[in-house]
Amino acid sequence: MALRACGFIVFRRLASCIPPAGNIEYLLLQTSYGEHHWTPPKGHVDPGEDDLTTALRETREEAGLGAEQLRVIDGFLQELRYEVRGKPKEVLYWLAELRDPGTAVTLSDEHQDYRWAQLEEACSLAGYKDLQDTLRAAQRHLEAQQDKQ
Ligand SMILES: Nc1nc2c(ncn2[C@@H]2O[C@H](COP(=O)(O)OP(=O)(O)OP(=O)(O)OP(=O)(O)OC[C@H]3O[C@@H](n4cnc5c(=O)[nH]c(N)nc54)[C@H](O)[C@@H]3O)[C@@H](O)[C@H]2O)c(=O)[nH]1
Repeated sequence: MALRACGFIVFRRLASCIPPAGNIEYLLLQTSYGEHHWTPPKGHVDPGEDDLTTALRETREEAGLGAEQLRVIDGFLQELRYEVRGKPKEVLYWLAELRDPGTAVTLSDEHQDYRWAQLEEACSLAGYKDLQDTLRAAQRHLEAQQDKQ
Protein backbone atom coordinates (compact mmCIF):
# COMPACT_ATOMS: atom_id res chain seq x y z
CA MET A 1 0.00 0.00 0.00
CA ALA A 2 1.17 3.50 -0.79
CA LEU A 3 2.18 5.89 1.97
CA ARG A 4 -0.45 8.61 2.15
CA ALA A 5 -0.02 12.22 3.20
CA CYS A 6 -2.34 15.23 3.07
CA GLY A 7 -1.85 18.94 3.38
CA PHE A 8 -2.66 22.43 2.22
CA ILE A 9 -1.24 24.79 -0.33
CA VAL A 10 -1.64 27.82 1.94
CA PHE A 11 -1.59 31.25 0.33
CA ARG A 12 -2.16 34.85 1.37
CA ARG A 13 -3.13 37.91 -0.65
CA LEU A 14 -1.34 41.18 -0.10
CA ALA A 15 -4.14 43.63 -0.86
CA SER A 16 -1.93 46.63 -1.48
CA CYS A 17 0.08 45.03 -4.32
CA ILE A 18 -0.78 45.63 -7.96
CA PRO A 19 -1.39 43.83 -10.34
CA PRO A 20 -3.67 41.27 -8.68
CA ALA A 21 -1.78 38.20 -10.00
CA GLY A 22 1.31 39.42 -8.15
CA ASN A 23 -0.42 39.70 -4.81
CA ILE A 24 -0.58 35.96 -4.10
CA GLU A 25 2.11 34.39 -1.91
CA TYR A 26 2.43 30.69 -1.10
CA LEU A 27 3.70 29.25 2.17
CA LEU A 28 6.58 26.79 1.98
CA LEU A 29 8.35 25.17 4.94
CA GLN A 30 11.94 23.91 4.88
CA THR A 31 12.54 20.57 6.60
CA SER A 32 15.07 20.48 9.42
CA TYR A 33 16.10 16.94 8.35
CA GLY A 34 17.19 15.08 5.24
CA GLU A 35 17.76 17.19 2.14
CA HIS A 36 16.16 20.25 3.79
CA HIS A 37 13.59 20.31 1.01
CA TRP A 38 10.78 22.86 0.88
CA THR A 39 7.21 21.66 1.13
CA PRO A 40 3.75 22.96 1.87
CA PRO A 41 2.44 21.87 5.29
CA LYS A 42 1.46 18.18 5.01
CA GLY A 43 1.97 14.86 6.71
CA HIS A 44 1.05 11.25 7.05
CA VAL A 45 -2.54 10.14 7.57
CA ASP A 46 -3.03 8.56 11.00
CA PRO A 47 -4.95 5.25 11.17
CA GLY A 48 -8.68 5.94 10.93
CA GLU A 49 -8.19 9.64 10.19
CA ASP A 50 -9.92 11.18 7.17
CA ASP A 51 -7.81 13.04 4.63
CA LEU A 52 -9.07 16.58 5.23
CA THR A 53 -8.67 16.15 9.00
CA THR A 54 -5.05 15.12 8.39
CA ALA A 55 -4.45 18.18 6.22
CA LEU A 56 -5.87 20.49 8.90
CA ARG A 57 -4.00 18.76 11.74
CA GLU A 58 -0.67 18.87 9.94
CA THR A 59 -1.11 22.53 8.98
CA ARG A 60 -1.78 23.38 12.63
CA GLU A 61 1.14 21.26 13.87
CA GLU A 62 3.68 22.39 11.27
CA ALA A 63 2.71 26.04 10.68
CA GLY A 64 0.61 26.95 13.71
CA LEU A 65 -2.33 27.81 11.43
CA GLY A 66 -5.72 26.42 12.46
CA ALA A 67 -8.96 25.86 10.54
CA GLU A 68 -10.37 29.11 11.96
CA GLN A 69 -7.55 31.06 10.30
CA LEU A 70 -7.99 29.43 6.89
CA ARG A 71 -10.57 29.67 4.13
CA VAL A 72 -10.64 26.45 2.12
CA ILE A 73 -11.03 27.19 -1.61
CA ASP A 74 -13.77 25.26 -3.42
CA GLY A 75 -12.99 23.07 -6.40
CA PHE A 76 -9.26 22.53 -5.88
CA LEU A 77 -7.72 19.20 -4.93
CA GLN A 78 -4.48 17.86 -6.41
CA GLU A 79 -2.96 14.42 -6.01
CA LEU A 80 0.78 13.83 -6.37
CA ARG A 81 2.36 10.39 -6.67
CA TYR A 82 6.07 9.86 -6.17
CA GLU A 83 8.44 7.34 -4.63
CA VAL A 84 10.19 7.76 -1.28
CA ARG A 85 12.99 5.30 -0.60
CA GLY A 86 11.55 2.94 -3.23
CA LYS A 87 7.99 3.03 -1.86
CA PRO A 88 5.05 4.73 -3.59
CA LYS A 89 3.65 7.79 -1.85
CA GLU A 90 0.40 9.69 -2.54
CA VAL A 91 0.01 13.28 -1.40
CA LEU A 92 -3.28 15.19 -1.53
CA TYR A 93 -3.24 18.98 -1.41
CA TRP A 94 -6.20 21.23 -0.82
CA LEU A 95 -5.90 25.00 -1.27
CA ALA A 96 -6.56 27.48 1.55
CA GLU A 97 -6.26 31.22 2.00
CA LEU A 98 -4.90 32.67 5.20
CA ARG A 99 -7.80 34.94 6.23
CA ASP A 100 -5.58 37.54 7.91
CA PRO A 101 -2.39 37.88 5.81
CA GLY A 102 -0.57 39.23 8.86
CA THR A 103 -1.00 36.06 10.90
CA ALA A 104 2.32 34.72 12.20
CA VAL A 105 3.58 31.27 11.19
CA THR A 106 4.84 29.11 14.05
CA LEU A 107 7.12 26.24 13.09
CA SER A 108 7.52 22.88 14.82
CA ASP A 109 10.85 21.06 15.21
CA GLU A 110 10.27 19.37 11.82
CA HIS A 111 11.04 22.61 9.95
CA GLN A 112 13.86 25.11 10.22
CA ASP A 113 12.57 27.94 8.03
CA TYR A 114 9.56 29.16 6.11
CA ARG A 115 8.97 31.50 3.22
CA TRP A 116 6.00 33.34 1.75
CA ALA A 117 6.82 33.36 -1.95
CA GLN A 118 5.18 34.45 -5.18
CA LEU A 119 4.63 31.75 -7.80
CA GLU A 120 8.04 31.70 -9.53
CA GLU A 121 10.04 31.81 -6.31
CA ALA A 122 7.73 29.18 -4.78
CA CYS A 123 8.31 26.89 -7.80
CA SER A 124 12.02 27.40 -7.53
CA LEU A 125 12.00 26.50 -3.81
CA ALA A 126 9.68 23.52 -4.40
CA GLY A 127 12.05 22.06 -6.99
CA TYR A 128 10.06 18.96 -7.86
CA LYS A 129 8.14 19.26 -11.14
CA ASP A 130 4.97 17.69 -9.71
CA LEU A 131 4.89 20.18 -6.83
CA GLN A 132 5.61 23.06 -9.24
CA ASP A 133 2.69 21.89 -11.42
CA THR A 134 0.47 21.88 -8.33
CA LEU A 135 1.49 25.44 -7.42
CA ARG A 136 0.86 26.59 -11.01
CA ALA A 137 -2.54 24.87 -10.98
CA ALA A 138 -3.37 26.72 -7.75
CA GLN A 139 -2.38 30.04 -9.30
CA ARG A 140 -4.53 29.37 -12.40
CA HIS A 141 -7.46 28.40 -10.18
CA LEU A 142 -7.16 31.62 -8.17
CA GLU A 143 -6.71 33.83 -11.24
CA ALA A 144 -9.79 32.26 -12.86
CA GLN A 145 -11.76 33.04 -9.69
CA GLN A 146 -10.48 36.64 -9.66
CA ASP A 147 -11.47 37.07 -13.33
CA LYS A 148 -15.04 36.05 -12.50
CA GLN A 149 -15.36 38.73 -9.81
N1 LIG B 1 15.97 12.44 10.46
C1 LIG B 1 15.15 12.28 9.43
N2 LIG B 1 13.84 12.25 9.65
C2 LIG B 1 13.00 12.10 8.60
C3 LIG B 1 13.49 11.98 7.28
N3 LIG B 1 12.44 11.86 6.44
C4 LIG B 1 11.34 11.88 7.23
N4 LIG B 1 11.68 12.03 8.54
C5 LIG B 1 10.74 12.09 9.66
O1 LIG B 1 9.42 12.09 9.15
C6 LIG B 1 8.66 13.10 9.77
C7 LIG B 1 7.74 13.70 8.72
O2 LIG B 1 6.49 13.22 8.98
P1 LIG B 1 5.21 13.89 8.37
O3 LIG B 1 5.23 15.38 8.54
O4 LIG B 1 4.03 13.15 8.91
O5 LIG B 1 5.38 13.50 6.81
P2 LIG B 1 5.69 14.31 5.49
O6 LIG B 1 5.28 15.72 5.58
O7 LIG B 1 5.05 13.50 4.40
O8 LIG B 1 7.26 14.40 5.41
P3 LIG B 1 8.40 13.58 4.76
O9 LIG B 1 9.62 14.39 4.83
O10 LIG B 1 8.42 12.19 5.34
O11 LIG B 1 7.95 13.41 3.26
P4 LIG B 1 8.18 14.25 1.90
O12 LIG B 1 8.09 15.72 2.11
O13 LIG B 1 7.26 13.62 0.91
O14 LIG B 1 9.71 13.94 1.55
C8 LIG B 1 10.19 12.65 1.35
C9 LIG B 1 11.14 12.66 0.14
O15 LIG B 1 10.32 12.82 -1.04
C10 LIG B 1 10.85 13.83 -1.89
N5 LIG B 1 9.82 14.84 -2.10
C11 LIG B 1 9.33 15.72 -1.21
N6 LIG B 1 8.34 16.45 -1.74
C12 LIG B 1 8.19 16.04 -3.01
C13 LIG B 1 7.31 16.41 -4.05
O16 LIG B 1 6.44 17.28 -3.93
N7 LIG B 1 7.46 15.75 -5.24
C14 LIG B 1 8.37 14.77 -5.43
N8 LIG B 1 8.43 14.18 -6.61
N9 LIG B 1 9.22 14.40 -4.44
C15 LIG B 1 9.13 15.00 -3.25
C16 LIG B 1 12.13 14.33 -1.25
O17 LIG B 1 13.18 13.67 -1.86
C17 LIG B 1 12.07 13.89 0.18
O18 LIG B 1 13.31 13.51 0.65
C18 LIG B 1 9.66 14.11 10.29
O19 LIG B 1 9.26 14.60 11.53
C19 LIG B 1 10.89 13.30 10.49
O20 LIG B 1 10.92 12.87 11.81
C20 LIG B 1 14.91 12.01 7.07
O21 LIG B 1 15.40 11.95 5.93
N10 LIG B 1 15.68 12.17 8.17
